[in-house]
Amino acid sequence: MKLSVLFQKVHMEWFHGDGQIDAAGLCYDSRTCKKGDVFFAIGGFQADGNAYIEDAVRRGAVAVVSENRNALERTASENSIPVILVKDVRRAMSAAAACYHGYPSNRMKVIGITGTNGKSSTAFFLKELLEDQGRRVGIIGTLGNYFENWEGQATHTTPESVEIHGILKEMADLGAEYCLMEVSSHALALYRVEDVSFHGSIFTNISQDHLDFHHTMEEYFIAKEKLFRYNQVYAVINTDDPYGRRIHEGLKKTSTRAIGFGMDIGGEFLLNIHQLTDQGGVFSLKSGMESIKISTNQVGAFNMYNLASAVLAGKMESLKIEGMMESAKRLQGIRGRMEKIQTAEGFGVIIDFAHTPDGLEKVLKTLRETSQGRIITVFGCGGDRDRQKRPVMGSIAVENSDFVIVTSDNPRGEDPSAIIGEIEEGMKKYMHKYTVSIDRKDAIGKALKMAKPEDLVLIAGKGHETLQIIGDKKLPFDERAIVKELLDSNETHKN
Ligand SMILES: CC(=O)N[C@H]1[C@@H](OP(=O)(O)OP(=O)(O)OC[C@H]2O[C@@H](n3ccc(=O)[nH]c3=O)[C@H](O)[C@@H]2O)O[C@H](CO)[C@@H](O)[C@@H]1O[C@H](C)C(=O)N[C@@H](C)C(=O)N[C@H](CCC(=O)O)C(=O)O
Ligand SMILES: Nc1ncnc2c1ncn2[C@@H]1O[C@H](COP(=O)(O)OP(=O)(O)OP(=O)(O)O)[C@@H](O)[C@H]1O
Ligand SMILES: N[C@H](CCC[C@H](N)C(=O)O)C(=O)O
Ligand SMILES: [Mg+2]
Repeated sequence: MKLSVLFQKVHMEWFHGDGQIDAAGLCYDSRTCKKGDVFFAIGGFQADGNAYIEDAVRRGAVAVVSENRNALERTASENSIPVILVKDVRRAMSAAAACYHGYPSNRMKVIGITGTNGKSSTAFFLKELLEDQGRRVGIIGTLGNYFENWEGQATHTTPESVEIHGILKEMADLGAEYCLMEVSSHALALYRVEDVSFHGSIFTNISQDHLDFHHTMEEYFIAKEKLFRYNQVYAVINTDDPYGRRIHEGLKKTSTRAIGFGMDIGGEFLLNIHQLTDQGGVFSLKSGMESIKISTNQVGAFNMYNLASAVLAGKMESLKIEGMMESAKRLQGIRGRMEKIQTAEGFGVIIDFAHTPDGLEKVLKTLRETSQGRIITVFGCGGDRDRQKRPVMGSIAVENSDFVIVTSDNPRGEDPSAIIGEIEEGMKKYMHKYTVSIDRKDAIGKALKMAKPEDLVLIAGKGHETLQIIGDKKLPFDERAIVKELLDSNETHKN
């Protein structure tokens, strides 16, 4: 595609070179640049992409886009290739990516799902509801990018714009009618989805997370709210959440149809949760004379919210209510979300991705309300992520469990024992109720050893993940395999 076409919708501050040159692709990391690519030099948080222009050109980049005039002047004089000066390189990259791939989001219905917790769960529930009624659905999210038998590699919950439009094109070419896209606050703040045209969106909730990136809850909210400012047909919103109410209110001034739901009146649908057990739950959604009653095999009040929003989005997509009622009873659920392993010894093991204070609290309360035995929790917090949530999660864990084993999650570049120290800050009043075991496998082993019939061992934080990131190493770590290995080795209940 010619540069003049690729950048037709981008406001260029300065363009130097031949606009007729063909771009064979787009790249923003010099290390992956190929012959014929346009290189976008991003001034990042860790490094400055402008320092890698030479590397990109050496690998075959035919044009460079940047916010840095000096870097571009140097490039133009040394390499005589086209250079493009823009105000915001991420925005320019997003616009070029959509153009390069032929605006694939216009070829299907993209439904964006945002919120601190419940995005993946809601996406998978909605996928099942749609697919059971014959719709062809792709997913972009934390667990990967999928469409039927096609699977794309995922590094982020919401990929960079260049990848997003590539994935959407792939899905559209294969016949996808829908893409359910988890939209993280990072993606919204960093313009990853700026040129996606959304058909609808879902808001799950906002609670404390990512304060390393957004600094304040208000900044975090403003990033999330951006999804609802895009032009779209409808937005399903949990109006029990105060941030959800603000989004709902804001939509009144737009043409987007707001579908609020919650136990508090204020939205369009009144949610009632009638039953919650360890096998599932029953809830209803009422609006005027209309009433939808759903029984599901999914566990926990929080999952009733996730499923309620999926059902309301399904309704907006004209799915048959009876069909959704049937689907809800036998949802496959998602890997690593309240995933239960019942042991021969009579206790249960729950693997769950709770990695925020709210997620952990909701899961622990659900387990408490639906079980009789003790709850033994194994958890840690990820490194190079929000530090403020660590003591909060520590106190939630210890207050809602009978015993806690604090361990490592993905320490990444941080010292694991320092992370644990910060978690313990919130546990001081309960020294008798917890211990520390830095090695996660050892911690799981200790918990399994302690468990008696009827007890539950909650292993929280890593859910579906199959790797543990320690330093710059990614080591195999599949919790279900580890639990099985420990139980099979009989190490846990020898005496
Ligand atoms: C905070 C954040 O989102 N950072 C993203 C950002 O990184 P950055 O700006 O710091 O990049 P940098 O390392 O400073 O480098 C600047 C530029 O130089 C380039 N470079 C660098 C080295 C080199 O040799 N050559 C080169 O060209 C880099 O590719 C980059 O474009 O831009 C990068 C390129 O697009 C992203 O990979 C990176 O994601 C990092 C790895 C990350 O961990 N992000 C997480 C926090 C994230 O986005 N999470 C959300 C989910 C959160 C949730 O809801 O739970 C997600 O959507 O996944
Ligand atoms: N509606 C909810 N409210 C609070 N906690 C929830 C909710 N839904 C799920 N959780 C908890 O959060 C965990 C993660 O759920 P899920 O993967 O659906 O969230 P997510 O928003 O996709 O997370 P991520 O930001 O990591 O992609 C679950 O394992 C559960 O512990
Ligand atoms: N999407 C979340 C996932 C956290 C998962 C947890 N296991 C961790 O590594 O902190 C994040 O990137 O913050
Ligand atoms: Mg997710």
